[in-house]
Amino acid sequence: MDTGVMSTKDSSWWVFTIPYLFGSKNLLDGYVIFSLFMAFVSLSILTWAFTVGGVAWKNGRNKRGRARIPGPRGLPILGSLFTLSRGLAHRALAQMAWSSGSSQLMAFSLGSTPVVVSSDPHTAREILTSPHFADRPIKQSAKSLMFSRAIGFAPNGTYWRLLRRIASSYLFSPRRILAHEDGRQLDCAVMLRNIASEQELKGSVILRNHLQSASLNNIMGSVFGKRYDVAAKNDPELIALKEMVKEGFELLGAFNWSDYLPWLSYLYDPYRIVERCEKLVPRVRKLVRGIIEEHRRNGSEKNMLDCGDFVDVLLSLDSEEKLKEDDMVAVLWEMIFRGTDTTALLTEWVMAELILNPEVQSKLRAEIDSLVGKNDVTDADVAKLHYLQAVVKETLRLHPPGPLLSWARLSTSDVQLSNGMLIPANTTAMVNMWAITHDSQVWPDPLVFNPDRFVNNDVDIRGSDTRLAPFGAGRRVCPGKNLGMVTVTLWVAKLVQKFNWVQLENDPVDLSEVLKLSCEMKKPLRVTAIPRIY
Ligand code: HEM
Repeated sequence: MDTGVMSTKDSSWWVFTIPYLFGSKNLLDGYVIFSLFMAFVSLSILTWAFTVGGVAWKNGRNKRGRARIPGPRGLPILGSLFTLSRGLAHRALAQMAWSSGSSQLMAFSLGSTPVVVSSDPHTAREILTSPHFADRPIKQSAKSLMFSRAIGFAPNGTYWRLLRRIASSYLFSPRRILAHEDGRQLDCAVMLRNIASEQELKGSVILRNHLQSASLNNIMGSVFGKRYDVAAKNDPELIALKEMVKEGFELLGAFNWSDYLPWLSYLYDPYRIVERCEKLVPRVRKLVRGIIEEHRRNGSEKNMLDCGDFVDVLLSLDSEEKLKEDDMVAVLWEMIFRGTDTTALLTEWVMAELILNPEVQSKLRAEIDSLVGKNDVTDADVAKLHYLQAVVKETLRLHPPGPLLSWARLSTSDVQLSNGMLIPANTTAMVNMWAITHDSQVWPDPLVFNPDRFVNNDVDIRGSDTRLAPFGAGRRVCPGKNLGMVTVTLWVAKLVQKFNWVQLENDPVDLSEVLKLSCEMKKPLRVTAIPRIY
C-alpha cells in the first residue's frame, strides 16, 4: 500500500519536470510515461527490498533500539527464503552470522516474516528465557495436524500451562520415569536380540531400524500402554502406525513456502501439504480414539496415576483438568511424535562417534565393565557412569538434534535486549544452537569429538547454560529432556556393554547430515556389531 501511494506521489514530479527540463512535449507521450513509471517502480521496489534484514524489515523495524540489528538483504519479495528452504540451514545461517559479525543477533526475512537468529549464548539466553518469547509461530502443517492443541504449538496461556502441568506431573516426573524403567529395559533387550540376529544373518547391522523400532515401542508403551512385536513384519496396526508417523514427520519437516508467502498457497504447493494433512488427520484420530476407547472399556482409568500409561492418566483427570477428546488425541499424538525420532537419532549419532573414535569406545566400555561387570545396566548405574554422560553431552554438542532448536519462538511484544537491540513484537526468533556449539570462542577445538572436555567440567545441558542447551531453555524448554536422556544413556550403555562396534571397510561411517524435522545422519549407520564374550 505504502509503495503504491509513494509511487503515485513521487512519479508526478518526474512527469512534469522532465518535459520542462528538456523542453519537449513528446516526452509526455504514453510510451515514455510508462517507461519512466516502470523505472521508478522498479527502483522503489529495489530500494524497498534491499533494506538491511530484507523485505520484512522495512520502515526501520531493525533500528528501533539503541543498536541496529544487522542482517542480509536477501532477495526482493522472497528475502532469505532460499537459504532456509534447502540444505543445512543451521550451517548456512552460522556462516552468514560469523562472516558478517552478526553472531549476537542477525535480522533476515522469510518472505513477509521478519526473523532474528542468535548464534551467541548470552543473547540466546535472553530470548529463550524472556516471557515475551513464550509463543511459537505455527506452520500450516502443524495447525492442520492438530498440533495447535498440543503442548509444542499451543499459544502461551491457560490451556498450554494446563498441558505442561499434566505432562510434567504424570509423564515426565522422576517417579514416572523410574516407573517405566522396565519398559526401557524390555525394549532394549528386544533390540539387542534383533541386532545379534541381523549381525549373524547378514554380517552387518543397520542400526537405525532397530533404534527406531525400540523408541517407537518405548513411547507407545509409556503413552498408550501398548507394545508391538517389532520382528513381526506383517502386523497391520504396526505398519499403519509407522506409516502415519513417517508421513507426519515429512509434513511437519517439509519447508512450506506458503508459511511465509501466504498468497502462494493458491498457486504452489509442491508437497501437497494441505491435501496430505487432510488425509492423515482422520487416520490418526481413528487410531488414537480406538486406543482411548479400549482403555475406557477396560476401565483402567481408576487408579493409574502412578503406574498406568498416559492415556490412563488423561482419562482419570477430574473435571478441572479433563481434556476434550480431540485435545487428548492431539496431546497423545504429539508425544508419539516427539518421543520417537529424537531418542533414536541421538543414539545413532552417539554410536557413529563411538565407532569413529575407538579409543573413546574402549574407555567407555572399561567404565561400564568396572562399575557393572556382567550385570544388566540399570538407570541407577547410568547416573554413576560419568564418562558415559560426557560422551552423550559431547555428541549433543557436535550433533544437536535440533540445531535451530526445532521450533522457533514468537515475540508477543517489543523486547529490549541488554546489547541495545530491540526486537519488535511479532518477530520470529530462532537460536542457532549448532552455531554456538561450533564457535571456537565458546568451545575450544569445536570440531573435535572430545568427551573429556566434560569430565571435570559439569556443564548443565538442561537449559541453564546456553553454551550447550540442546533441549532449549526457559518456559518452553523441552519437557521430555530427562526421559530422553535417561533412555539414550541407558541404551548406549547396553549397546556398548554387549557388542564391540566396528566400521565396515567397504562402507565407512559418514557423518553427513540431513535436516528434516530434526538433524539426522544422511546415511543410516551400517556397521559390524561383534557380540562380546565374557
Ligand atoms: C534427545 C531428545 C530430545 C531433544 C534433543 C529435544 C529437543 C527439544 C527442543 C530443542 C525443544 C524446543 C525447546 C525450546 O523452544 O526452548 C523441544 C520441545 C519439546 N519437546 Fe523435546 N527433545 C527431546 C526429547 C523429547 C521427548 C522424549 C519428548 C516427549 C516424549 C519431547 C517433547 C517435547 C515437547 C512436548 C516440546 C514442546 C514444549 C513446549 O513448547 O512447551 N522431547 N524439544
